[in-house]
Amino acid sequence: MSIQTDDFGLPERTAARVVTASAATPQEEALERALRPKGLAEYVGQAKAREQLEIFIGAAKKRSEALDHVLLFGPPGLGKTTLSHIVANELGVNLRQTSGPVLEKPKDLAAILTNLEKNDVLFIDEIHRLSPVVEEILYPALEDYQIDIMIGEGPAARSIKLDLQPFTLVGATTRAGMLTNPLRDRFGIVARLEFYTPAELARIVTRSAGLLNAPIDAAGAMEIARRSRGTPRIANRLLRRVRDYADVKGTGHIDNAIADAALKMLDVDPVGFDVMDRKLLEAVVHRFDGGPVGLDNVAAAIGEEPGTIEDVIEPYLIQQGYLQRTPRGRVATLMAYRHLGVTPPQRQGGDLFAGGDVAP
Ligand SMILES: Nc1ncnc2c1ncn2[C@@H]1O[C@H](COP(=O)(O)OP(=O)(O)OP(=O)(O)O)[C@@H](O)[C@H]1O
Ligand SMILES: [Mg+2]
Repeated sequence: MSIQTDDFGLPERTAARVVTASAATPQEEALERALRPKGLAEYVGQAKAREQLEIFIGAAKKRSEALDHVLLFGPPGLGKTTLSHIVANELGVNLRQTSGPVLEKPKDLAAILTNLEKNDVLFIDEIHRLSPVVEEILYPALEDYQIDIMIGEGPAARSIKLDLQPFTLVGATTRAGMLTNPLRDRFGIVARLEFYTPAELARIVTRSAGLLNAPIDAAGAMEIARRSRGTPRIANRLLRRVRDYADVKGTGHIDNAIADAALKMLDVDPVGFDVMDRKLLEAVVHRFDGGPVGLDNVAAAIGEEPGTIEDVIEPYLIQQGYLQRTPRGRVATLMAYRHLGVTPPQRQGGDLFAGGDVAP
């Protein structure tokens, strides 16, 4: 947990951000596990990814073969880990779970690979963070279910080939752009997870509320959904906070008024932006005259890691049309000015809002 101070001198506890999409604590991870859907039928939204997987999983099962390797990518909290568990469940096989940074040495990965049973799923989270030497031994494993390992040392050292059971690698990453080409090419199924619509998130909130025994009506679920940045993890987190609020300030029943009051208290604004979102937009608008401004400059201005801005904060702002990513840097759109209640500057030679798809 880091405490950072921005240029305005305001302390900002980034890790405490209510709508940050990353899983914050081990307790939260345990809560998440309890709310995780177990089968494809329960997995809300992501129609494209779900349909692809349904077909390929069905085919693999019919032939008793390993499913093709699957790459899942998209911003944090959209359901990559959840989907990897579902894939193993639907296939009726074991899931081995690890992550890029944990696999330090080739032998770490070799130990896992040689222990896989026929058609098992190996889930590697943050696969863009695999070290090159580890990635190297993954290639033949993915292609031919074989690995090369070194036996002995010095002049007597020799490499031997080991056969593996057929298996499926499910790789997850928030940054598909950071995968090497040879690795990316080895995934037969590539699914990009998208932000969820409010209607989809409302279904997730209603289901979670049921599991948590929290009474909620449709309007209450929709209010939480609309303010969850398109992200199930945030929706579930806000639901828990709203439930606390309803228990203490109300009768426990979550309706629109209780949800709205609780979210206001949590500083989640009507479109779901929190302090960090607003800081980013304010910096682009006020300090850089709406942009274009380079990522590193905005990052320095708001005291945030460029990687966090790129992976966590800005994807939703871009998807919603508040920010544009241009070759010359980030540009605030008219929607951003309106949201902040700031009068937009006059168009200068059509340059500032040259994005085309920006609302007039
Ligand atoms: N499609 C979905 N339907 C219902 N609940 C979902 C769905 N996707 C995600 N969730 C819920 O959101 C939570 C977060 O999802 P998950 O951990 O799979 O995200 P992730 O993409 O792996 O995030 P990260 O990039 O941080 O690893 C899960 O605990 C689950 O309860
Ligand atoms: Mg995950």
